[in-house]
Parts: sequence; C-alpha cells; structure tokens
Amino acid sequence: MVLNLLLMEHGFISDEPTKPSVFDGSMTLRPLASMDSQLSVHQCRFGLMGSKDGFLAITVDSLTRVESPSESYCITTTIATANSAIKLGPTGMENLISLVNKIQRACTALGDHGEESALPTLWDSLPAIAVVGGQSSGKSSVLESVVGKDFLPRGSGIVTRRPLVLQLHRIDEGREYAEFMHLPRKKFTDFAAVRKEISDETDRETGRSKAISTVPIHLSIYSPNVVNLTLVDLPGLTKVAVDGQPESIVQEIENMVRGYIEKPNCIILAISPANQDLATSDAIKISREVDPKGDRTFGVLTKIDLMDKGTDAVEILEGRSYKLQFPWIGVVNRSQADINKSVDMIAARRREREYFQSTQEYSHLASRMGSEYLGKVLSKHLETVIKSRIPGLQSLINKTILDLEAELSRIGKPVATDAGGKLYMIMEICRAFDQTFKEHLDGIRAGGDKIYGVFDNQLPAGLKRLQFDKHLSMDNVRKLITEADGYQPHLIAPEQGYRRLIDSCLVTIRGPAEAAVDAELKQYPSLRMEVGNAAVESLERMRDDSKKATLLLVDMESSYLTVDFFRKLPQDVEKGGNPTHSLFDRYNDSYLRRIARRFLSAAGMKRLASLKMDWNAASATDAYLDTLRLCSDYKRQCDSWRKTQEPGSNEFISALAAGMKAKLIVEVSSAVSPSTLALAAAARHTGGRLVCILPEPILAESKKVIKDSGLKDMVEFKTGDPCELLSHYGDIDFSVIDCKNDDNTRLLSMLNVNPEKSVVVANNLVCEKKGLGGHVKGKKDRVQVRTMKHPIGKGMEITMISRRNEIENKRDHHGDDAMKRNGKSRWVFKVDEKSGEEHIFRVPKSHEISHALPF
Ligand SMILES: Nc1nc2c(ncn2[C@@H]2O[C@H](COP(=O)(O)OP(=O)(O)OP(=O)(O)O)[C@@H](O)[C@H]2O)c(=O)[nH]1
Repeated sequence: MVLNLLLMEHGFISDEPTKPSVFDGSMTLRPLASMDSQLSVHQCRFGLMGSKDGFLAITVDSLTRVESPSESYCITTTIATANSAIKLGPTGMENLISLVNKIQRACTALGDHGEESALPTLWDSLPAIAVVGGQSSGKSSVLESVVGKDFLPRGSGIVTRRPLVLQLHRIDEGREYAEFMHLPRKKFTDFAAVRKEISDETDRETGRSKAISTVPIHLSIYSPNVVNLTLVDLPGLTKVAVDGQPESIVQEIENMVRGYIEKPNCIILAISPANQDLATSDAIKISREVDPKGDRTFGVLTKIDLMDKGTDAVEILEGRSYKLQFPWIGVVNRSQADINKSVDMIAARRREREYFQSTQEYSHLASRMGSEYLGKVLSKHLETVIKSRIPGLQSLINKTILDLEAELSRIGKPVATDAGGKLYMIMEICRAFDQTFKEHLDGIRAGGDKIYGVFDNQLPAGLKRLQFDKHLSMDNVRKLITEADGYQPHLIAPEQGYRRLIDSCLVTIRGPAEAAVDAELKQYPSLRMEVGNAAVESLERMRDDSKKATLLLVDMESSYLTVDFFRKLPQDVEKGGNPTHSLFDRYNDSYLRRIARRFLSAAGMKRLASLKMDWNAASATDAYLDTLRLCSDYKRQCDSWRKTQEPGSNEFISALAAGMKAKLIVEVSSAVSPSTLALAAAARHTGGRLVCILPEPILAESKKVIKDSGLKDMVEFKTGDPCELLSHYGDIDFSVIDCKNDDNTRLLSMLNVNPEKSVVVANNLVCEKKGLGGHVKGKKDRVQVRTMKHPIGKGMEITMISRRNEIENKRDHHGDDAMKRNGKSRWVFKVDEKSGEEHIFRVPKSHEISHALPF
C-alpha cells in the first residue's frame, strides 16, 4: 500500500480508473489475474502497479521476509511484463524508450539500482548511458548540451562527487521541469535551483568536502526539447588525491566508475578533452578495459575549441588515431567564461553548430558533430539496443514473474492489518494445525502411529514395568509399615515410575506435534517458530498438569485400601519377623493400641457404631486387642484353627460388640470358632454375657477353649434346636449367626433384636447364602435398619438396628457417604452396593472426586 501510494505520487500509477497509467503504451502487457490487488506491506516490501486496462507492472524491491530475520533475503527486481506480442507502432521505439525510462524510474523509486543481489535485477538489464572521463574533461557540460539545459554544477577541480542518474523524458507540450527522487512532488522549473539542489544534496551525503559517495542522485527532466534517455554522470577519474581527499579516492572513483560501465547493458560515453593527448585519456583507458571491442563505447571529444593553434582533432574524429565501433563525435561546450556570462544553451548550441560548419578542418564533419547530434545518436542507439534486448528483457521479466508468483504463493494470503483480522487468521491457522494433527492421528499423514504407540504400547508396557505386585506385596507393605509409624493408608505410590512414564509419553508426542506445525505453517517461518515454541511450552505446561493429575490419581489409588487389606495386616505381621515371638512380644501395648485404633478408624467401624448413642472406643480397642491375643495364642496351639478360622473377622466383631456396649450377645455356631472367643472377650469388656448355641458334638471342645481363655464366666453354652433356643431370648443386642448352618435364613428371621440398638452379623455367607437382607423380625416404622456387606472372611453381612431419628440425626448431608475432614485432606467412605465392599479414600481437601468414583 505504501508503495502504491509512492508510485501514485510519482505518477507511475493512476488512482483514477479512467486515467491511463504512465505504463500505458503500445505494449500489450500480460495481466496477472492472481496479482490483481496490492500486497500488504506487512508481508513484504513490494507493490503492484497498473491501471484498469489490463496493464500491469510489478515492482519489487528488497523483498524481505519480515517474519524471519534468519531467513531474510532480497529480491531486487522490477517487472514490466510484456508478452510475446509486443507491437511497435510508428512511434513505437520512442514509446519503448519512454517505457524503459519509466521502468528505470520505477526501479530507482523502489531501490533497484542494480546493486549486488542474489537475483538479476531489471535495472541491470535495462540499457543506460554512463558518462566517464577524467576530471574536468567536460562530462557535465556534455550532459547539459544533450539536455539543452544549464542545470549541472560545473567548474574546475572535482565538482561531480556523487553519481547523477539523469532521466530525460520528452513531453509533447508544457513547461519543462525537473524532479528529484529525494524530493518527490517538488517540480523545479528554475534550473539554477536544480543545480543548487544537486550541490546541496551532494554536500548532504559527503559534507562540504572533496570526498565522494557512491549513493546516486536521481534527477528527471521533463521537456519537449529532450530525447528519451537515461544518462549517468559520474565523478571524474583522477590520478592524484588533492588536499582534503584521502589517498584512496583515486581507486574509489575508479571502482565506482567501473561498477557502472562494466555492466554489459551500459553504453559508455567516453569523454576526452581534445586539448590533451588522447593517449592520456582516462576515459579511453577505462572503457577499453571493460569494452575492449568498443561495441558499446561512444567516443566524445570536448574542448576542441581549446586546442592549440595549428593543431586539430580531425584524425581522432575520423577514427584514425583511435578507432571505435562508433564514430567519434566532437562537441564544443560552453567555456567557463561563457558560463560566467550566462550564455544560454540555445545560443551555445547555435554557436557550436556554427563552429563546426565554419571551421575549415571540421566542416566536412559538421553534420556528424555537436551536442544535438550526439543526443540523437545516443537516442537512436538506445532504441536499437532496447530492441535487441527485448527478448532477454521479456524472458527476465517472465522468469521474475514466475519467481514472484511462486514467492507469493509461498508467502500466502495477505495478512490482515487490524487486530481482529490477525486474530481470525491465527485462529484459522490453529484450526488448520488442529486438523493436521488429527490427520496424523487418523493415518492420513505420517507420524500419528507414534502417539498411538505411546498409549497403546508404551504406556501399558511402562505400567507393567512398574512392578506393582512387588510394591504391593505384603512383605513390602510390612516393611513400609514397620519403617513408618504404623499403618499409613497412602503407603504405596510408585510416583517415580509414573513420572518417568509421563515424561517419555510427552516427549514422544512432541514429534508429531512439531511435524503438524511444520506442515501447516511452512509459509510463515517466524509464526511457525512461535507456534512451535508455544506448542512445546504448552506441552511443558501440560506436563506439569498431567503430572499433578496423575499423581492425584496415584494418591487416590494408593489410598484405596479395603478393610480386607487392613484385616490381613495383623495376620501378616504375625507371620513375619521371628516366628518364635508372638505379636505381643514384638510390639508394646501402646503400639498395638495405635494399630487397633487406626484399623478401627480406617475400617469405618467407629462410623458404623457411632450411629448408636453410646459408643465406647476404648472398650472396642481393648476387645480388639484381647481377641487378637486370644486368637493368636489359640491358633498356635491348634492346627485345625489355623486352617479353618476366618482371619480378622473376629477382632472386628469383638470390637463392634464391645464398642456398642452389647449386654446380651447371642451366637449360633456350627463349629468350634474363634468368634466365640471374640464375642466372649467383648462380653467381658461390656459386662454382658454371651449365649452360644451350638451342636452337641462340639460343646466339650468349645467349653475347653473358653475355659482355657479365662472366659468361662461370660459364656452360656446351649445345645439343641437353635430355632427353638433362640426364641427364648429377647432384646438381643448383638447376634452372630453362622450361615454355614442350613437353617440360617430361618434363624436370622427369628432373632428378637433390641429395637433400640442391635447388630446382627451374618457370618460365612458362602455359596449364595443370603443374610438378613434387612428383614428384621417385628420391625416397627420407627426402627431404622441398615445392612452392609463386608468382604470379611468368606463374606459378612452386618445389619444395624436403631431408632430412626438417631440414625438420621447422625447421617450427614452426604447420605451414605460419611466424610471426615481435617485440615489437609478428607476421608471419603464408599460402599459398593453390589459387593458390599467398603472403600475408603483419602483425598486432598481441594479435590472433589465423588464424580470420578464408580459408586
Ligand atoms: N571552452 C570549452 N570549455 C569547456 C568545454 N567543455 C567543458 N569546458 C569547461 O571545462 C570545465 C569543466 O567542465 P565540466 O563539465 O565541469 O567537467 P566535468 O568533467 O564534468 O568535471 P568534473 O565533474 O569535476 O569531473 C568547465 O569550466 C567547462 O566550462 C568545451 O568544449 N570548451
């Protein structure tokens, strides 16, 4: 857009659709449909030029990839495209020169000065005329004479210190004027001001010194009295540095001049003063070096009028002294005296004509001499050169168009300049990226298998390698428990393994993610880099989140310990260590009590029992430890017990019965059982009694066990029909029915429980045996019955009977889920309704997991 404006300002393109562009001419130019709009300068620094009538020129300068400094490169090219149908009319060549001039001007406006570039530049391909010669040889004077205007600084010493690119534009009518490129839109009609501006502009670059600069000044002159030409005035070649000049100036000037004239498209105007020996001519010397055949060198002899009397330049002008391809042209410019007297150019030209016509030596050459003739010869030659170069120009233009079209498609669509547009574009790119990533996953693109590989193979394999069994082995748990302070419900957390696993997963995802970024954002290198960085950053960020989430899961899972787990621990502890020492020898009382409390707490017994008004925690703990000790002792004595007993359940029911202060405890048993010991132990702590109904054959042994345990006073043994016997007991506080008994269902239904508070334990629920199922005999509305199954032993159903209001008052707002909170975390109790298994989770306070649990 900026360039378009610039070009408009310069008159290269028209902002009015009907007004023809300066590029309009007799050329048929190929419209580029795909480039019919201007490009955003956000993308690159180039613009499109053209008018509405199908004529298009693209000017490209320093196409710099602003997105990626690392991939910066330049294309310095100007294109005025012409297809093969270049039709030249009667005035075709003149227009062609005019067009070339304008293209050159476009080049200069856009910075194409033919400097070093990776690509050939159009400027280099367009013909230009460079004026070379020694200092004060009359170069500027020749230029002035060709233009017919007095506008260049002249004088003795070094005057031209910067290249002057002079473009002559013939206009049909109107006042002649000049324009500098560095002063756009300012028209100079006073050519004295032009001269001053050249001096000032030179000084601006070099300072008021005798230094030189390679930066050209661009000047355009519009006049009905000029031919279309582009001329370059160059500083004069010198042999020695004068005061104020560095020694290097001699070489610098030569290099600058050489840089212009060695280009094959440069026509060399070699200026030699006639009043010096041609053998010393700097112009001839350097032009012969770059153009040995003289194919593009025009010899111009100045200062003929200043030759010594008796000498003439005929031999040179006739090409006998030094032969060039093109005939020598002699000119007589204004002398310094003429300049001082302000002799105008018209008079000077007239006098020059008269000089050649009236001077006897030159009269036969008069028609081929003079500035006017020089201008025409140059213009004609330029036309010829342009004509011969059109095919090359055309192919260069077409090639450049193709290159630029490819570049444009690589750059992609124009980038919006407003924030909303940019956001939309970014979203589009992200969407495309997302799509590409999906394509990787769907197998449309390569690399998705890596992601699947992570989750399908690597993750499961990694999980297998974690050796959970080893971690969860009772040996390991025992070791951890022993080394830690008692039972810790969150013991097992193979966190390191998880961490390593997640790390490797995320690293593997990175490959396809980056591939997707690359695929989608090829056009935008710096955006690609940014998106890539953002993606990696996100992965890094998500890595932490993933770690946290996974570790939370690990925490939760490691806190997932069933009652069964705790139930096994005392057994296992007992097995470990020195088998000759009992559990009670190895651990002191307070330690064992702590274990018991933790067990009861974690097992939820307290919660269950606290539904009753009176719960005696100390009594429960004591009963638990008593039972543990009694069973342990007896187990060592009796092999059959070791095989048949239900490990752990006895401590549980003993603690439950003792904690709820059961006075009347009834057990219906089918074998000599540790449960009898457990209930008797409970009765001892509550001051109650145990009625043990059992088959006659086992009475003696059972009695012996109880007697040996010192519990004789607490137990009444009854034999006979259990149903009949049960009917004699009412308000039973705690009952345990061994469901191995064939009549267990009937027995359960006959129990006369204490409606105020009672617990019925249906033990050994094997082989589809059913427990009470909540059908409590004589149950009234005000009685609340809760039944839970525990995976204790072979299956244990616990039915709690109490007054409704008491239970409801105690139930918290989470219904069946009781929660215990503390500062750091909270416990969540869940009962699997199918299995009756109770699950205990400890979760951090900040996390809600109820929605994630399968219950
Ligand atoms: N009599 C006479 N004087 C000339 C002629 N050509 C140039 N001069 C004078 O020679 C002096 C130098 O001329 P310039 O045109 O400035 O020479 P130049 O080569 O451009 O000088 P630099 O740019 O400084 O290298 C000026 O005073 C001109 O008036 C000529 O044909 N005849």
